[in-house]
Amino acid sequence: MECSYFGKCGSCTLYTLDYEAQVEHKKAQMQTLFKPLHVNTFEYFQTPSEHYRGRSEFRIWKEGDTISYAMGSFDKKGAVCIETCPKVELKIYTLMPALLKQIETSTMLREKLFAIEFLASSEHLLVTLIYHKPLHGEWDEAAKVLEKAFGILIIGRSRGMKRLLTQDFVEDRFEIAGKAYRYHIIEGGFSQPNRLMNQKMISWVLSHLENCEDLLELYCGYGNFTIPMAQKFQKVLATEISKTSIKSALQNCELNDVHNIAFLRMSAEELTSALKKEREYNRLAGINLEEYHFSHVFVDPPRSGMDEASLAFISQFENIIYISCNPETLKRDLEVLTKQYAILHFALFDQFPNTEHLESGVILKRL
Ligand SMILES: C[S@@+](CC[C@H](N)C(=O)[O-])C[C@H]1O[C@@H](n2cnc3c(N)ncnc32)[C@H](O)[C@@H]1O
Repeated sequence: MECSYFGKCGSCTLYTLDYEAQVEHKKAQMQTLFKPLHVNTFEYFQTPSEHYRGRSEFRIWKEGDTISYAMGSFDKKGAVCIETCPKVELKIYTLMPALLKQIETSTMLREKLFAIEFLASSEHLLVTLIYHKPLHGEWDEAAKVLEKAFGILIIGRSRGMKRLLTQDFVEDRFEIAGKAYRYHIIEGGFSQPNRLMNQKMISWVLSHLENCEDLLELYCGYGNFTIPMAQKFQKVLATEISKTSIKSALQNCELNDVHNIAFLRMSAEELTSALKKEREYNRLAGINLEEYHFSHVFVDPPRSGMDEASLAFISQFENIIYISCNPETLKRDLEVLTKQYAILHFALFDQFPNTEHLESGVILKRL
């Protein structure tokens, strides 16, 4: 699909390469980066190169009575005004221009709106209207018009305060290896942006799980990997920093009738430090850790990768599965881990075609 904003908005830097050339380019980049760790071959998972993003945020640009989505830098000279973006899922792509037109007809929405977020799932499209000013009831009427016109879920957010017009979560449903999964993803928590690639990542992880006892997971989000993985383990202990994500994760266990996972809301750093102190080890948030025999650790940290103490802590277990959205911090962490672990499998998941970004999955076994 032609994108008339290419070269102006600053995104999609690989847009002029055809998809096969992009794949070769990304593989070559990874080969160079991981050569010092003696990794030369990667499994590569591809995805359609347009309409792949189910989660996106756009700033709003106002010019008199006209409003647009602003990309790039936001000063008056730099902003690139767009109507829609070929990266986003088709239902967001078609909604974007029509939504703007409708917003233009409401003085209240037009004047106070700062940004718009979209969150798509197999079942729903949730639109979050973000304002500069605290929200009271005054936007409800205008927002109801949008909800009715487009059949979308809609909420307002301003300075950490949410105002719900509908529900604040989307439900996502998919099947992996003939098994159906249902998730509630609450607005404000993390979710993988490319839903198709997310399913491929879960499926890849499941295909490498065998001889499993108990699982320790750090950075578990709303239970995206946790719930499918739980069927392969006796018990799972999963931790995550975000309160919103833990709330989703607990709902998702009920929805999927999964009962062998204990969730802890704490940072990886807090968990590691608590587990290192033997006295605290046995009474962490009421969970008796002596009952766990972790054969596997699963980590999916943010772009910054793992902190030193958590990395040292996970290095005592037999098997590590590391999912990463940042090759640079993955390399840094693997430099430490490969002193004691062999890399058995290394996969690349092309979550973001037309851009330089790449997701990785690495399976490690203790030497
Ligand atoms: C890349 S996401 C992965 C989430 C989940 N695995 C998924 O696929 O949806 C990273 C997660 O780590 C959480 N997080 C960020 N910093 C953290 C920390 N220091 N300790 C624990 N969790 C953290 C974020 O809230 C986010 O849910």
